[in-house]
Amino acid sequence: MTKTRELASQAAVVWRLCWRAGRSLALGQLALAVLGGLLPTATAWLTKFVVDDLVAARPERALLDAGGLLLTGVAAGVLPPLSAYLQAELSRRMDRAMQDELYNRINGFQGLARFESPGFLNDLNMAVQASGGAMRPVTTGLFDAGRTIITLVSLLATLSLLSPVMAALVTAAAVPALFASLALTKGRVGTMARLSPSTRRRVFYSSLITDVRGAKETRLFGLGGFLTGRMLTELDTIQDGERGLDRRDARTRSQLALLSAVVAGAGLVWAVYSAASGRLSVGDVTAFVAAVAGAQGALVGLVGSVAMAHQALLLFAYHTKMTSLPDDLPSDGDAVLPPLRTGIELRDVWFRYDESKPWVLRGVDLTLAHGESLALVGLNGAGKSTLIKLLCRFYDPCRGAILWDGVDIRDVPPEELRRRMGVLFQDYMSYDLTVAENIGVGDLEALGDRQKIEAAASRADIDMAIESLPRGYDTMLSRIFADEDDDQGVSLSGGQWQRLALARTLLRDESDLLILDEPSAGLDAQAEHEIHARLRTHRAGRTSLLVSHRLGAVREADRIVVLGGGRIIERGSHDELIGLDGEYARLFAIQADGYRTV
Ligand SMILES: Nc1ncnc2c1ncn2[C@@H]1O[C@H](COP(=O)(O)OP(=O)(O)OP(=O)(O)O)[C@@H](O)[C@H]1O
Repeated sequence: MTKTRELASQAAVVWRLCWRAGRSLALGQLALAVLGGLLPTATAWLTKFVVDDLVAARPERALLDAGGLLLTGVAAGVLPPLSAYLQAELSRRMDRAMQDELYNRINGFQGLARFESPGFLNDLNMAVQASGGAMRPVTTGLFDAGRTIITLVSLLATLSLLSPVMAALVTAAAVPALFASLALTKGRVGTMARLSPSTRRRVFYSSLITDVRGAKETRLFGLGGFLTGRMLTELDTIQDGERGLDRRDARTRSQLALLSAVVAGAGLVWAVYSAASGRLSVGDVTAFVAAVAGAQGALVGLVGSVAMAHQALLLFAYHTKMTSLPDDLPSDGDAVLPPLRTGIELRDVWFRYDESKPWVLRGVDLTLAHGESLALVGLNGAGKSTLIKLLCRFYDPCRGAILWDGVDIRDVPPEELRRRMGVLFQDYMSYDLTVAENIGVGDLEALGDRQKIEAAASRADIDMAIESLPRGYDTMLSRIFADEDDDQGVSLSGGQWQRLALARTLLRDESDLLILDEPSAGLDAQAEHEIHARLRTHRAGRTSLLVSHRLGAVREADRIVVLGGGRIIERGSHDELIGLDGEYARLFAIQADGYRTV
């Protein structure tokens, strides 16, 4: 009962969405459904009248009835395509409304943890499949069901005039069909959910094979066959599940068809017997046969509609689940974060990605004073990028706090906090967009401000390279989406992409905190030197955090912090740390030696 109530409330939500998406289309569909629903009964009665008038030698009336039959025939031909068009249009609008709702909610998830959870991703995959088209059985399907009910009621009324027993039998035979169909659809959605991980993996392998980003390694290591094999294994798993469902489906449906045939056959024998004994006219027999066939067909259609609506609602439950998820990183503090005045403090910060995983940060205490340039160094996996992600509030510390001028950043809406930062990630994005857009997405308000974009490009020392591109800032940086006619799309070198990402970060020139995670990893020695000189100028007087394995680049920082084993193991200026002769001095000596021996 609770399940039924849940489904009913889901249906109400779908309907509200549908009504908002296109109320005139919905009303049009309703009108067509009523008209279409009356047609089979009108046809059955007119056929009976024609036959009876002919038998009773009333040719004029028979002709008139035949004219009526002609009209119902025309309507029967015209209504379905018109209705199909309205259905398709309504589905498109529903689809847009649902995608709008779903993707808005996803964009509202401010953290990263959900996107790293397989359970969440499986549910999301199901929610994406609950498209507007998939909801058709609930929206326009309801009209179809309404039309079928009108047909059914009128045919059953006709039938019960001729044989009440037969009307009851035909109706009763539909009950097992209804339950069997509901069980089948529940199984279908359950199987879809069970196969969701395989579906996602299949898409993943397929994209590795077809996407240009995977093409180099796939060819170099000869991975084509291997990846195709894995993709086909996932496909086999999916198809095994589908095959099982289809077999169950076929078995159940043939048993139900057999039941219908037995009922119809028995009815025919009774009608012929009754006509032979004079209790039914020839026209009655014709109407009876049409009514039995029509009622059975309508019942099958109705059961099918109910089952499909059931399936759509079970799928819609995933859409609802996603769109009604609470915020992942709630904050109930002030909506406005004032500009940084004193500094940022990490107070006894502990963090691990999951309770089952080891601690990455173990009680980090660190203050980044306003206007200070701080460098963070440490071996691979020391937790440097993790610390940056915590500063951006992609995750919250498991223990301890991060304070912005004394305000816990958990009390600040994440978007507010991020508005005050310029961050270059180690794994920055390369967008298949124009040069200007690649920089402009760093601050959407400046997307159309060419002057600001050019200034950012100049700060990242990529301006000259951009000017030599075929269309300058309007050059499409994509070989896959470039306009086929002009073929002006280009791709950049690794270092150029990195500078472009840096320009994107520096576009927010008024940001309070600049975070650069390996900003020069892909640059040549000369470019690295120049970029760091520019960044030093840009960072002067600003609060900045620089992560780099190139210790020559961090030596100018006001303070250097060495992270090891999840803790801060050394801190001080370059000279102080060299004097300390600890981990930093050891790493610096290794790098310096490397340069000397070359
Ligand atoms: N999303 C994640 N989920 C689970 N573990 C993670 C995740 N990201 C990083 N880790 C783990 O956290 C630890 C610290 O990673 P992090 O990327 O912060 O190191 P890092 O100091 O930036 O290293 P590198 O110098 O190689 O960039 C590593 O052991 C890594 O495996």
